[in-house]
Amino acid sequence: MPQPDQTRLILRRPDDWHLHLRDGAMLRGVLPDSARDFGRALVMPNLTPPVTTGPEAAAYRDRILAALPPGSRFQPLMTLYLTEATTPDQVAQAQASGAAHAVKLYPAGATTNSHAGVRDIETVRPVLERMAEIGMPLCIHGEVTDPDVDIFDREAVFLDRVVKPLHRRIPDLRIVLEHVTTQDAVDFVRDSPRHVAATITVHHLVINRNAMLAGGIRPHFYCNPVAKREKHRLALVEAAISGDRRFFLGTDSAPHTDEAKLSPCGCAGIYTAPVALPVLAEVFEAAGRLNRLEAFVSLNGAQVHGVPPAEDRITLVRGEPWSPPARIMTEAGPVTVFDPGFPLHWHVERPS
Ligand SMILES: NC(=O)N[C@@H](CC(=O)O)C(=O)O
Ligand SMILES: [Zn+2]
Ligand SMILES: [Zn+2]
Repeated sequence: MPQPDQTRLILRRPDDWHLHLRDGAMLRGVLPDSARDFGRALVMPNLTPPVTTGPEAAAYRDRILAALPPGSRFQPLMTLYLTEATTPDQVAQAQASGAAHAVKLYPAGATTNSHAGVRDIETVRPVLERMAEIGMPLCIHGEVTDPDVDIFDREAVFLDRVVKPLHRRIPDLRIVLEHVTTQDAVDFVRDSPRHVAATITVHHLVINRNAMLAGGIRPHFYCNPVAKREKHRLALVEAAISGDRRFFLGTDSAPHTDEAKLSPCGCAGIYTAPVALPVLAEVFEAAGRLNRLEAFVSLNGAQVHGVPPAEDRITLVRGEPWSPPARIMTEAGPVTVFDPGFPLHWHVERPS
């Protein structure tokens, strides 16, 4: 157990296993916030148009590397956006050439830029079978798009309708349920004998749906999947601090300009990159589990994704409360930073 007065925490450099970096002006604006603290990130492919092939993923990786601050050793790991036209050879070649690490399944219409995603999982079955053979992970945005299903039930229904049958049919497929938000998803991962894991975001460990809807509508807390009831948030915290190796950090840091967020039909996504690690330190400290933070942010994800943990380390320091910026300015416009609603005592020590 950590000492109650612990003020320094040395961790292997964390990885972010679910990150939106966008492209162009937005990429240039947000990339430094992730590259500062994280060693690697699994970069989401939901650009317009989406990143669907190995050559496109390699070109996107080159644009990210070109936008990095000088001297940064941040390593983007790329994903392919699965469409109903994706072929087994395409994903196998993308893996063999090192262009893509994983494939991302978006049910068509489930979230930002997902219209090119999958309508019927049967159509992509040959691709998924090949991925099982070659050990390529499938990262899943797990929500049904059926308009008859209540938005707060869409993750749990997706598990029953899609993920459980898929896991039964292709048990060797390595599945990562992205940004889980429910007790149901936590239970499913815990009860799965193998090859099923889940990322958890920073914001879903902190907010429940009241943050978004009680006392006024707060678009900066709106994301997909939407935050659920408090009992679900508690289940996520329990999973994150449990030390169970199947749960790990994917921030889903998802920048949109304030203009795009603050609209009659605002975009889903919360920008957490600049505060991710300090907020997590607060969450783990409040639970008396600072000793499990490294597993959640630096070890479990690397193991699930089959890469070695980072060699270098970062230091988190506990000190006087500090206030993160309310927003960052990018060439694409201002982007509001996630406000956890409590003071931050922890910060990442920077080389002086
Ligand atoms: N999480 C979100 O609310 N938004 C993400 C898409 C996603 O991860 O579903 C985005 O790209 O903006
Ligand atoms: Zn998603
Ligand atoms: Zn995402």
